Amino acid sequence: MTVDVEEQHVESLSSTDQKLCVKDFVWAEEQWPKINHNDFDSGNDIPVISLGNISKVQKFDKDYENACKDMVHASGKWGFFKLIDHGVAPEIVESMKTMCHELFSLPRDQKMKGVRPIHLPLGYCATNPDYGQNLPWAEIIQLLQSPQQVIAFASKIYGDQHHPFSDAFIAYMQALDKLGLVILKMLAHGLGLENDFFTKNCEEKESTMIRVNRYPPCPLPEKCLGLGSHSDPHTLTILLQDEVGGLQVLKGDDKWVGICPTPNSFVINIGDTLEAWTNGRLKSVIHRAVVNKEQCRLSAAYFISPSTYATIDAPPELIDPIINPRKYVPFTWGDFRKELIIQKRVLGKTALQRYAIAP
Ligand SMILES: O=C(O)CCC(=O)C(=O)O
Ligand SMILES: [Fe+2]
Repeated sequence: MTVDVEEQHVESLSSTDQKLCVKDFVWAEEQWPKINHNDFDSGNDIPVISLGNISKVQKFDKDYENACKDMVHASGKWGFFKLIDHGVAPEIVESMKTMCHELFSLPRDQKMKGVRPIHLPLGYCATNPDYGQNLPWAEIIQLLQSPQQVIAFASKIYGDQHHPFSDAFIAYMQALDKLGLVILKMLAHGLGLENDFFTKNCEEKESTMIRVNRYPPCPLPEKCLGLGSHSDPHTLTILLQDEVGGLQVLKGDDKWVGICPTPNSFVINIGDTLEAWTNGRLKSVIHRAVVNKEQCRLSAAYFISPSTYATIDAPPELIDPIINPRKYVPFTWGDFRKELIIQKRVLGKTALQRYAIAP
């Protein structure tokens, strides 16, 4: 007798007190993905930007100017671009990936030692309904950019054998932090602002964080989602995706485009806060992760946050009272973050709406 696929037990995403079946992961029909994880339209992929010719000692030469302009253009049109020749050592990326796979492959009881508390989205978790009521087909590790926190988390799981995980994770976060500052400076420069316009407001790391997603193979990918459609609330996301596709970006109002994995690249996307900060010049675009029947997929999103007291206030250079009036009232990142924690993240892109000024 064949069991209906929706009735199948989902061992990998259940916990001891929560036995889940495939049907528990089925989303509302309007969310069902119409394109597969490996549907890529080559004429429609996001722009690729290389940092290969950008000097380590900051030099404002032609290559630098061009790369800054390209970043601003891609971020205004797509909200997304791929970054290659980014300078993060491949060994750092590989060890982080290996350590995450190793952790996700541990027996459930051992992973649950690092489980996230109910009211704080930090730690390990399977089936985290961050977005609305629906369960994502994913296991997640979410941690702050804080070596102490990484060590505390890894120690809960591995005891005094935590070093391979925590060393790899901390090295990765530090490398991405540096890269994030480079990108934020380039965006500021490309927008005609002081280079440190954003970075001087991102010095504290207290809410910069990483979210590692592992999406197991799914028997019903046409009705489930690894991560529902959302925009990222922070300034900038540096996303690592492995060679299995699944990231899809909304183009216009209703066209989903699959982002083809490119070896040794990062996908960069603009978050809500940077959209407000640039008065809408850079776009925070809705995206999602779809799953597939055969392959496990790993992605890691590094979210760069402003300091708690930084005021997100669009600069006069990006406002024109007649043709481009101010779109958002100024707010502090701390207030926005508080709202996000209370209300959780929302499906689609509505988090920023609370600060929008009616046209
Ligand atoms: O898995 C992906 O490619 C997307 C992940 C993502 O958008 C997120 O974690 O915010
Ligand atoms: Fe995201």
